[in-house]
Amino acid sequence: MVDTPNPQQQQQQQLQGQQGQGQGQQGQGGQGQGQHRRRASGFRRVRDGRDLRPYVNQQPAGRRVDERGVFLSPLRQLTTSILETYRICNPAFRYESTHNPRRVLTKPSKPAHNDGYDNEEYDYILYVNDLLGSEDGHNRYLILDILGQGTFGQVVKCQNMKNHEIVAVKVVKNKPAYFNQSMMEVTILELLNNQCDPQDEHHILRLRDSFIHKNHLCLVFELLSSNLYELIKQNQFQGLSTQLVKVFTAQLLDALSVLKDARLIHCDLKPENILLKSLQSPQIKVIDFGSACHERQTVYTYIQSRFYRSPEVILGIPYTASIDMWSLGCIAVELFLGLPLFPGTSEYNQITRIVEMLGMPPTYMLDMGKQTKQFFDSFVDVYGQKKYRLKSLEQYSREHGTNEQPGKQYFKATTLPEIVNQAPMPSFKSSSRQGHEVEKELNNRASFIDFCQGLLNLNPIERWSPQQARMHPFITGEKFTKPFSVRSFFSFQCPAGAGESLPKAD
Ligand SMILES: Nc1ncnc2c1ncn2[C@@H]1O[C@H](COP(=O)(O)OP(=O)(O)OP(=O)(O)O)[C@@H](O)[C@H]1O
Repeated sequence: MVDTPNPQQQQQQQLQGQQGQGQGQQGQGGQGQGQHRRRASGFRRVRDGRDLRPYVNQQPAGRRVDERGVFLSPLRQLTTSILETYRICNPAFRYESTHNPRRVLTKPSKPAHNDGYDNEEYDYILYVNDLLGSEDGHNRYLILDILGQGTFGQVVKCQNMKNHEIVAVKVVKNKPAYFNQSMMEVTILELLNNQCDPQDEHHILRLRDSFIHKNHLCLVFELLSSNLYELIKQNQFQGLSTQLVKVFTAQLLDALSVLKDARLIHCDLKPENILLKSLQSPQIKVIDFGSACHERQTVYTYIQSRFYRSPEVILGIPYTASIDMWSLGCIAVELFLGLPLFPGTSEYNQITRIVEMLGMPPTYMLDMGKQTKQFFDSFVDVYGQKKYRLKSLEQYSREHGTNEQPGKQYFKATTLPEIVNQAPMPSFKSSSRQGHEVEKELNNRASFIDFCQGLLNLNPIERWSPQQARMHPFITGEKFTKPFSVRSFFSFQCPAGAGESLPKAD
């Protein structure tokens, strides 16, 4: 019985036949039949004009020649020479970029406000190849692609028409609240860039320019690459090595030291707001200063993304720059595990997860907290002392008209040391030194646990400052021998009181 070739085989045989013919015409090529078959099934190299010269006057079926008499490659004709191809087909054809269909980047793209420039969400409707710039034409940026979307607006990849630099432009929503808050982002970034980190050494995003386009505030930033959440995701949520976690954390401590010296609080530190400078090295930058504030202007109480929200913010007590150190603790553990440490599904679930792992916050915090009563009950113990206990799921749901659920547990273990130590060990390269490598990794983990516990201290007064945390063996690379005890020391980062000149928030 003879097998009938399937359509794919038939196509391959046809290809081989054509290839054989082509090679036959070439004749002197000296390549055997085997080579023809191999080529037919794989990718072919695109030849340049010089390569084709020997075949002049041996016209392959259906091919045209250019003005030099060289047969044109169909690939070229349909890509880089597409305009020429159109002109061959239709001599009257004229190309004008203004006739290109405008590729829209904004969703939804239906005009609704601002003379049709904005959609219903007050976002500017962005099109590829349009220009962003101030009315005086001083700054002009060609829109290339969308990079991200956030609460404040859209971030687009653009080219500066003056110096050709590729940049990221945040086009802020056309709403007063977002406009004013983003003006604060400009002020804070200008202060950080110009006064605190003039040499761009401390992993803080650079603001290149700002202007208003059709009532939208536009912030021009240096272009960065993927964020750390995307990196964790690309790694299939398996977590990064202690070494890489250390490299990232050390840079974040550097950035937070600068902020602390300027008495500034980022207020939204999370993996999405930490971007790689490029995919070639583990250099990072902290972005999104849209929620940042000065320590003496902590007017907002609903701040920080939930997973990274500090206990003092949840409880509603005055906060300082140490809320960023809490977030950093959560981020460091997440980078190592690949999953968030406290993935709260609600504020109640968030504080429950924190208390279950780290215990109750100190009584003074609970006494002070404006929100304490929402989550905790107080009672007097047998010694006459006021004590607190977390409300049960049922009680909280009943009182708040919600349907609180226990929330998924991602780790079997319940304490931080157990969770870290139960994470899978990395595969070591050399089997002969395996024992040594395991011992080293266990020491790194012990050091990492001690480091994270210093950041995840429920008491913001005791929580390590960035300057203190930088002295930890996990960061300095010293061998970890005993729990780290904080030593205070001075460091110069930012001119004293630099942040004092910031305008007061409304
Ligand atoms: N400089 C940059 N280079 C490359 N991509 C960037 C840059 N800045 C921002 N992005 C992308 O745009 C997204 C949104 O930016 P950003 O966080 O500043 O906006 P936002 O509106 O303040 O967001 P959020 O909702 O977190 O407050 C980022 O997560 C990132 O993916």
